Amino acid sequence: MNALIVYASMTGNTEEACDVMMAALEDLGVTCEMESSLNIFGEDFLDVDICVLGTYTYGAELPEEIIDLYEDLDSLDLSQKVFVTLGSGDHAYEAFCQSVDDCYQQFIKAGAHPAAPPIKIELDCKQEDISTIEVAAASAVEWVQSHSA
Ligand SMILES: Cc1cc2nc3c(=O)[nH]c(=O)nc-3n(C[C@H](O)[C@H](O)[C@H](O)COP(=O)(O)O)c2cc1C
Repeated sequence: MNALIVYASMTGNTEEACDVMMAALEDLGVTCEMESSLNIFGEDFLDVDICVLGTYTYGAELPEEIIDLYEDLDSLDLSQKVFVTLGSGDHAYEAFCQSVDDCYQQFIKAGAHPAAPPIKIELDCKQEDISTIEVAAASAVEWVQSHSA
């Protein structure tokens, strides 16, 4: 079983959350690759069982680093895939972690199955965020196990 973990992170909080996700998946025996969104095309998700996309939020628009990837998903059929979206934000802003929600909806449109609701983290990862990520990782693995031939 394998996973691709893609992240866009300006100050490191989302990247840290993705590191936590990678560790959780690896503990469950999943082979993981983690990459900046700038090095990935949407098609790369076709090669894996579990798709993870982490993004920060700066305002209502998606971060520029994930727009191409986001648009790639428009033309993909990810109906055999399970996914998680996660990211860091700040409740001081109006649209808390909106980009995490936007990416979640984009995976849904591509037909992918959510392992968990969008994971929204207030700034840096706390213990409860780590637990949420671990639960999502376990749920993704269970989905793949129950859908493999
Ligand atoms: C200019 C600016 C705009 C921001 N806008 C939002 C926002 O609309 N919603 C939100 O939840 N957080 C917002 N934030 C907070 C960041 O998402 C937060 O600092 C987050 O931890 C950054 O993640 P990163 O460390 O992965 O880059 C904003 C931060 C800055 C500096």
